[in-house]
Amino acid sequence: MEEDAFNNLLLPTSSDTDLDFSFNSVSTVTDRTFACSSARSSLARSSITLSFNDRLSTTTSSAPSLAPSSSRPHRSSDPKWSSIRTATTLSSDGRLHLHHLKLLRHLGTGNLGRVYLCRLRDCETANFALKVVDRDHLSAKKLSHVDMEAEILSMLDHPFLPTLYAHFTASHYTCLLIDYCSGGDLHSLLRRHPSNRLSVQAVRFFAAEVLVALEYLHALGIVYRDLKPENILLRENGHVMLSDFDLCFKADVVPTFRTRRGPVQIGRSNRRRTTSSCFCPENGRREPKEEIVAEFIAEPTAAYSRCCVGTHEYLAPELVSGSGYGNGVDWWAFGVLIYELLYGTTPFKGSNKECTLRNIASSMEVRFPVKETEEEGMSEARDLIGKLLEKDPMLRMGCVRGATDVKRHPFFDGIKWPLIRTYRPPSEVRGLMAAARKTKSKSKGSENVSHVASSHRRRRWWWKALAFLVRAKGSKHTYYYSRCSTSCTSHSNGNCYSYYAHNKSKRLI
Ligand SMILES: Nc1ncnc2c1ncn2[C@@H]1O[C@H](COP(=O)(O)OP(=O)(O)OP(=O)(O)O)[C@@H](O)[C@H]1O
Repeated sequence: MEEDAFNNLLLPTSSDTDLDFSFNSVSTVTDRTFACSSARSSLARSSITLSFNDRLSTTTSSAPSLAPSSSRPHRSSDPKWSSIRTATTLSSDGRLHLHHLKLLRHLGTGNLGRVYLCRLRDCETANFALKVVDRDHLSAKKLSHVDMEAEILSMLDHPFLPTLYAHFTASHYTCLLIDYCSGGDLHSLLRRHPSNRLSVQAVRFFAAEVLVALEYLHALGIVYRDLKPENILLRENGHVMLSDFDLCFKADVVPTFRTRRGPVQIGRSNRRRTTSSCFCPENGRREPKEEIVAEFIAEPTAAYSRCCVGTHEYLAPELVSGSGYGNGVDWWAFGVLIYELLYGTTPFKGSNKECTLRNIASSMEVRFPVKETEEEGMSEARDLIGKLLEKDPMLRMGCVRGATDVKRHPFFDGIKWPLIRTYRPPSEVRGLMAAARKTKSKSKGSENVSHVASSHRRRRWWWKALAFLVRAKGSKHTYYYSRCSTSCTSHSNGNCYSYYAHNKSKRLI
């Protein structure tokens, strides 16, 4: 039945189905076209996966076909949920299927599958992103990443993380229905800026949101492992949404409440609890200088893995050395992210990937470009980056007490954390997003002109693709291997192999 639904979706019965067939075969004849149409900049850096110890990265998922909104209290009032509920109520088996969706546009291709912009057929107002993975053409390792991503997505309920609206299988395709982000990714936004860097204010805005998202993931025991601008998508309102959870790993976390003495925070005077030793007797009034603050700490400090995954420029030294690592890799990557957003490049970037890894693993301290005039807030930013890019994870900010410590850093002074999702993105960010939208709609306009001419060609291409697929089904084995060899050279795995060879021969960079 799913197969029927899938085939119906692929048949070119209406104008919008011109795109639907692209669903097939991740890297067959269609690959080049889709690589071009990817929303991601061609300069985007790919992630590597190199397993030293797979134990922690092969959990399989048993996510339901429809993620229940009842278990997501923060998003349950989202109108998208009610349209999904309507579709499933009308469905004969109460589940969401592929035929409920109308695929509108290809958004991008990743290591595991393709992502499409789509809508529910019965409700054309809400946009979703559908990640489609062809299970038949993935290795067992990659399949475990797909399952990990589905499992992580099914756990999330946070404004800066995707909501999984449905998870279903259609034939040999696994489909994940999540929030659509129309603003592209932070890497592309950065590249659109003339100097490839953002203002301190914009960096503070993005860093604060990413920090809150990381805090939430860590509280669930999830170590993200692939933080980079490419994986920070922007929603229509300019707020962030982290994506790509296939490289995550899960660990135990024991939440604790700790108290700490600290200087009184500005703006919190009417809520403070004071210690008797810290009163100032001036003017007969007792002014507290210190307060006792209760803090919630939920950081997976016992997390441990030896699997080398991530993106070269963002790898932490303990990860590069292959000696085992934990939650600290995310705090390191957070430091690299802030550096890149402020300076337009990453701090340990070398002339090639191996040099980069060598710089990371060496004792070389982070260096900052010298500038004659500086924006306000740069010295605080540098201090924060220095503390996050501490090579020893035991001394690195965030590793022991998690986001609680990082949030208190002066770089984030003035941020009212509980109100963070109500903040408006800085005008600079809104400007860049508007410019991108303009460029997109212009190119769509020119696409429309050529649409009529190309539709005949596309239809012919569809039949060719279908014929290819039928042939491929007949000789699946050959197809699988030839596909592997192309994807290994043209995709990210080039990184993986060069690093692997190097690491194997020298053990350590
Ligand atoms: N929710 C979304 N909204 C809008 N675009 C998205 C969304 N999710 C993914 N994309 C686009 O689709 C592309 C592919 O995403 P996907 O998550 O499959 O792979 P990836 O980010 O390249 O990561 P990897 O290859 O490491 O799995 C991305 O580059 C992004 O441009």
